[in-house]
Parts: sequence; structure tokens; C-alpha cells
Amino acid sequence: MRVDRVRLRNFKCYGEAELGLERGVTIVHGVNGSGKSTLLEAVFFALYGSKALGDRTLDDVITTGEEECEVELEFTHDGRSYRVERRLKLRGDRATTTKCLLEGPSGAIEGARDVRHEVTELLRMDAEAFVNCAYVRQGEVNKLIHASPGERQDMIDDLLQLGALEEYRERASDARLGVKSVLDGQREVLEDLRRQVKRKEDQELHDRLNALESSHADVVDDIERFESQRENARETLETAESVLERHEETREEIADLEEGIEELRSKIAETERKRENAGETLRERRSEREELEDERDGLLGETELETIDADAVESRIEELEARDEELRDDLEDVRVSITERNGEVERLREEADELESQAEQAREEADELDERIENDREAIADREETVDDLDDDVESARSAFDDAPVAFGGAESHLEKLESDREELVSTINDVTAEIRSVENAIEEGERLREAGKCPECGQDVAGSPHVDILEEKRETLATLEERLSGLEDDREELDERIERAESLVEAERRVDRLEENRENVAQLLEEKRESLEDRREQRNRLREEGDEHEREAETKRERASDLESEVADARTELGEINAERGEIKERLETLRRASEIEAERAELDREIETLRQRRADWETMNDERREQLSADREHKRELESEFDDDRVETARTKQSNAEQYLEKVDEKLASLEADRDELQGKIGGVEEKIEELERLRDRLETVEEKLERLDSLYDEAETLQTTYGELRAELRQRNVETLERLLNETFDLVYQNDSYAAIDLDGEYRLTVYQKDGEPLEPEQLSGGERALFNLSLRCAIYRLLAEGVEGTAPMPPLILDEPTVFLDSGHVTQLVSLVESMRDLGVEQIVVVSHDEELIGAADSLVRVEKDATSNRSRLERGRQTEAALLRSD
Ligand SMILES: Nc1ncnc2c1ncn2[C@@H]1O[C@H](COP(=O)(O)OP(=O)(O)OP(=O)(O)O)[C@@H](O)[C@H]1O
Ligand SMILES: [Zn+2]
Repeated sequence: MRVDRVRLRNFKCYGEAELGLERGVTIVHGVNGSGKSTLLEAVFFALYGSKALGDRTLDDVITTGEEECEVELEFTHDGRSYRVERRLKLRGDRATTTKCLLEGPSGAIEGARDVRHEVTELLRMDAEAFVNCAYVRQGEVNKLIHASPGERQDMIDDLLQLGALEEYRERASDARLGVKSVLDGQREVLEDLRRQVKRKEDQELHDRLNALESSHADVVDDIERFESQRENARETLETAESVLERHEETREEIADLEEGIEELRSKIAETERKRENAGETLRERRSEREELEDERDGLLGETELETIDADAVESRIEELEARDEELRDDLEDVRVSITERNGEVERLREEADELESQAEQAREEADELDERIENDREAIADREETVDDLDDDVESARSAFDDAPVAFGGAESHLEKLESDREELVSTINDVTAEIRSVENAIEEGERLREAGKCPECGQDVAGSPHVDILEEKRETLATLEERLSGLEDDREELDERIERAESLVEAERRVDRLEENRENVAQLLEEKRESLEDRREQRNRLREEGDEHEREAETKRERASDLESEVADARTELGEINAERGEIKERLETLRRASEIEAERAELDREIETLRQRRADWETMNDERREQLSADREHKRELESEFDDDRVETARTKQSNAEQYLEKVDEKLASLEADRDELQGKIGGVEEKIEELERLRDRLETVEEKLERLDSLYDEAETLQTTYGELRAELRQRNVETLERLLNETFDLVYQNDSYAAIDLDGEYRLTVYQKDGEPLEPEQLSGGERALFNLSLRCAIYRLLAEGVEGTAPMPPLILDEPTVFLDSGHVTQLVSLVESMRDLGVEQIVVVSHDEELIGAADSLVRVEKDATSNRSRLERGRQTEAALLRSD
């Protein structure tokens, strides 16, 4: 068995914690109070529940201040996986298990009891055996050593399941004692039975039975005789009674006959009356029939039929009705056609009216258009005149160019040229005028200077002045200039005249442009007018045609309407004819129906007459039969009256009273005889019962004797079984003791290599003795504390090994759990402990869990678990030591 995982919640100092465990040696370490032992306890608790707690109660494991606690354990056993889950809850100050579940390969088991049983079965050990073998708790060093040999014996027997053999032995012993007490009881029963049989045999029961049976036979004979006499008396009585009864019956019968006769007579009279009434009715019906026949004969003349025969009448009626039906349909058709035609006439007339008014309207529109056409024509004539006028104006305006220096169109530029020539001329004139003025001034100055004898030119004295003659030159220049000026002024005058002419030409050009534009506009308007005039003419013609067309259509419709009216008049004539024919048919039908009714009434009357006749005949027959019955009854009555005479009745009465008296007496006698017989029978029954009882006693005696024989042999068997079980257990135990002694010596040698001790002895009663080298024996209690610790560990390991080897099937081999095993050991012995642990691992213990803070042990671990308590939350925490740490510690 191997623990795979443990999970805790609110278990003592743990909040939420989980730990996976591996194969090999796991060392759990941490400071005091951190929760190491609690972790091991939790595993133990998960397996065994409250049985794992010893004196403590469930509420101890729930973390103080919490309500609920959970433990979950997963383990593998024999290659199969299991999971245990337990949940506790605090209710008041007591805790209860609210969930306990074991899931395994064959399903789930629930409930603390069943789970514990299953775990015990699986591991082949209960909680106590578990702590004795696999789980060495802290401070329990001396437990096995202090135990008495008897306690040790029980414990080891239990572990090796030798307890069962002891149980069987006890059961065999119980069985033997049980058989013994039954045997003693049966012996007493046998004695008692023998005494009873003897007493019964002494009573001579068979002689008594014979005497009683012969008296009984006599009484039975007497009873038979009296019974046959009583039978005779009863027959006599019956005969008399039947005679008297018959007499009474006859009297009643006669009375009945008289009553019947009276009844028949009155019925006959009644029926006779009915027959007469029916005869009366019959006559009445016959005369009614005659009347109907007369009426029918009268009607026959009115029909064209030869006889009034129902079928002929009926078929005639059908014919006439069919004809009437036909006529009604025709009538309906004619009416419909009249209505339709009238409607058609009205419609046609309305349409004709409508068409005529349309024609009228079209003509009016055409007249209107005529007027407008006339107006348009006048407007066109006016415009044509205007165009002609405008053409004349243009002609006259253009004539101004006839002898002009330029052609039409050149006036504008010609004027511009002339004006610029003039400007140039004016400026030349101004220049010449200015030159004249300066020459005049110069002449005036020169004359003045010359008068003063000075040079007119340079102001020097004339004598010797080169410029004296200049004045003459200037006067000549002045004359030339003045001549030039007057020429220029002539030119200007001429130019002014030409400019005037040019301006009038420009004016003429503009006028022509305006006139031509005007003419263009007028001509366009004229064209438009002409077109619209044409449109109106067409429209007017169309309207006139339309008017004519409508009038023609209206005429056609009116003709058609008057045709239809004459058709309606014809139809009305037809209508009258049909109605007349239908009136005739109606009269004939009435006659025929009456005739048919008469036939039906006549037939009914025939039937009634027949019925009445039949009934009268029936009544006659009935009364004939009654009369016969009446005479038969009278005959029968006479016969009955003659049947009985008074003597016969009297004899019967006497016989009846004698028989009655005898019967009374004989009944008394029989009753007393029967009482005697019953008494005798009771006595016989008593004796017979006693005989039967004797037989039964003899049978029981035989049975008890056989039973005693069997019990004797059973007792012997139980005794043998008891000894066998005892011997078997002693033998097995002896074998275990030898093995255990060997294993213990091996283990102790391994952990305590010391010269002081030679061997340990374990005797058949599990008494332990340690022998010193000098051969002196020592009790284990006499060893030192450390030695005791080692001795204890050796013993546990030896038991563990014995268990692993000595049990058949899969050895449970739970994890070997050691809590603080080093407490009493010195460092040298810790080394031995390490080799013990290792040798256990080598022996095939899958998991070894050790709580310790010894460095050397830590070094030997395959894995490390560190337990730590959080200072603030006060909850323990589990932490797996890293592989490197374990390896590092080991290498030190
Ligand atoms: N019901 C409980 N609720 C809370 N804490 C609890 C409860 N029961 C016990 N404890 C605490 O659990 C702690 C751990 O105890 P445990 O015996 O597991 O420690 P340890 O690590 O084995 O110490 P040591 O090395 O001294 O043996 C203790 O300090 C104790 O006060
Ligand atoms: Zn001069």
C-alpha cells in the first residue's frame, strides 16, 4: 500500500494544504509545533476515522474557530487506486461526520462504519494493529516493551490473523458445551416418557372399548325400528292431508268457473252491440260513396278524358303542369327582353341627345374661328403695307451715297480721317501764326534800333554792322508767311465743308440700319400671322366635319331606338297571349285535381267499408267460440260438483288426527334413545384417544432414543475440533515466534552494534529476554532509554517484516511511519537508524515517512517535506524540499 496524495482543510493547525507523496524515504522536517505530527495523524485519521483518535473526540481535529473540516487521502493498494474522503461538522460543541466516502475499483462505499471495515479488510489490520506495526508514534517507545506477554500475544496473533483460529477454537468449545447441555435435557425427557408409557399400559384400555361398543350396537337397533314406524305414520298423515287439500281446491275451482261463465255472457252481449253499431256506419259510408260517384260523373264531361282513372288523371296533370312551367319560362324571357329593350331605347336616346349637343358646340366653335380668321387677314394687309413703306425709306436713305466720295458703309472711317486732317491743319495754322507774330516783333525792334542808329540785329552801332540789311529780308519772310497762312485758311474752310458732308453721310448710314431692322421685325411678325391663319382654317374645317359626323350618328341611334320600340310592342302582345293560355291551363288543372281527390276519397271509403265488413264477421266468429266455451264450462262445473261426498271427507279427518298423536309420542322416545347413543359414543371416543396417546408416546420414545445416540457422537466431534484448533494455533504461533525471534535479532544487531548483548530470546508465550555476553539475562525494561528506543524500533520493524512475509496473498505493507525516532539516540546510533531505514527500503517497503530534524536522516531522504507555520495566520504550510536540496544535504 502506498499513499499518493493527502489534502487537508481546517484539520487542526492546517487551513488548506495538499501534499503528494512519492516512493522511497520522505523526511518531514520543521520547527517544534509547526504541524509535522499532525500531518501523519491526518493520514491515520483518513484511514480509520475516530478509531485513530484514541481518547480524543472528533471536535479536537477541527481547527479552533472553524465549523467544518475535511481530509482526503488517495492511495494505491495491490495496483488499484482508492480515495477516502471525510468531512466533519461542528454542531454545538460536538462534531459529527457529515461525509465519509471510499471510492475504489469496485465502486463507492459510504458511512464511517462501512468505510472503516473496508479499510481494515484491505490493509488486514485495524487501527490498533496499524499503530503497533506501521505507525510508530511519538513517545510510544515503551508501549510494546511494557506490554504483558498476553497483550503482546493477542496483538501479534491479531496481526498475523491467528486470532481467527483462537476464535474457531472457542466456537468449537462453545459448541461442545452446547451439545452437552442438550444431551442432558434429552436424557431427562427420555426418563419421563418411559414412566408415562408404563402408566398407560396398566389401564387395560382394549377390554373397556369392547364392552362399550356392544351396548352402543343395541341402542342403534332400537332407534332404527322406531324410525321406520314413524315413517309409516307420516305417510298416513300425508294421504289424509292430500284428500282434504284436494277437496278445498275443487271448491275453489267451481267458484272460479261460475265467475268465468258470468264474464263470458256479458262479453257476448257487448260484442253484439258493437256489431250493430258497425252495421249502421257501413250504411252511411255506402251512401257517401254514391254521392262522390255522382260528382265524378259530372266532372268527367269537363275533362277530355273518357274515364276517371287515377293514372290517366295524374299523367294529364303532369302534362299540363309541364306546359305551364314552359309558359312561365317563356313569360319570364319575354319580360326580360322587354325590360332590356326599354333600357336600350332610353340609352340610345340619351346618346343621340349627347351627340347632337356635341355637334352644336363644334359649329359654334367653327363660327368663332371664322371671325378670328377675318381679323387676321386684315392685320396681315396692314403689315404688308408697312413693309413696303420701310423699303421705300431705305431706298431714299441709300440715295445720299449716289455722288458721295465713299460707298455705303465707308462714311464712318471717312469722317474720322477728315477730322484728323483738320486737327493737323489747325496746328500748322497755329505754328505759322506764331511765326508771323515773332517776325513782326523782330521787324518792329529792328526799325526801332535803326531809328536809334543801331544794328537791328545785334544792337551794335550800325556803322560796320553786318546786319543792317536783315530788316529787308525779314519783311520778305513775313510776306511769304502771310501768304502761306491765307492758303492754309482756305484749305481749312474747304476741309470744314467736306467734314459737314461726311457727317450727313454717317447719319444716313445709321438711318438705313434702323429701318432695315424694323423691316425685318415686321416681316417676321407677318410670317407668323400667316402661319396661324392657316392653322385656324384647318381647325375650323375639322370642327365643321365633326359636327356633321355627330349629327349623322345621332340620326342612326334614333332610328335604332324606334325599331326597338316597335319590337317591345310585339313582345307585349306575346305576353298577353301567354297569360291567356296559362289561365286556361289553371282552370283545367283545378278540375283534374278535384277529380283525383274524389278518386282518393272513394278509395278510402272502399277500404273503410271493407274493414267494417271484416270486423263484423270477426265479431260473429268470436261470439260463436265464446258460446261453445260457455257450454263446456257449465258441463265441467256439473262434473266437479258430483265428485265429492261428505263420508270421504270425514274418514280423512279422523286418520289425520290419529297419525298426528302417534308422531308426537314416537319423537319423544327417539330423542331419549339418541341421547343414550351419543353418551356411549363419547365414552368410546375417550378410550380411543387414550389408546392413540399411548401410540404417540411410544413413537416419541423411539425418536428421543435415536437423538441421544446422535448427540453423543456430535459431542465427541466438537471435542476433537476444539483440540485441533488449539494445536494448530500453537503450532503456527511457534513458527511465528521462531521467525520473529530471528528477525528481531537481525534488526537489533543492525541498529545496535554493541558488544554487551549476545542475543534476544522470544519464547512461546512472547516473553522477551535479552542475554548479555556473559550469559546473564535481562528484562527489556532494564535497558537504558536509548537502548529501549532502538529495541522498540527493532521489534516494530521485525513485526513489520514478519507481516510482510508471513501473510498469504498480497501483503498490505503500509508506509512505515516513524515520528521523531531519534529522540533518545546519540549521533552514532542515528547512523545505525539510517541503515535500518535503508535496509527496510531494500526489503521492499515502498514508502517510509520519517518526522525528524536530524541532519543525517535528512541526508538519507529521497524527498523532503518542509512544514512551516505562518506567523500571522497561525496556519501550517507544506512545502516540498527541492530535489537539489535533498541531494545536497545527502552529499554532505
Ligand atoms: N484544533 C486545533 N486547531 C488549531 N490548531 C491546533 C489544533 N490542535 C492542535 N493545534 C496546533 O497544531 C500545532 C502543531 O502540532 P504538532 O504536534 O503537529 O506539531 P509538530 O510539528 O509535530 O511539533 P513537535 O516538533 O514539537 O512535535 C500545535 O502548535 C497546536 O497548537
Ligand atoms: Zn550787328
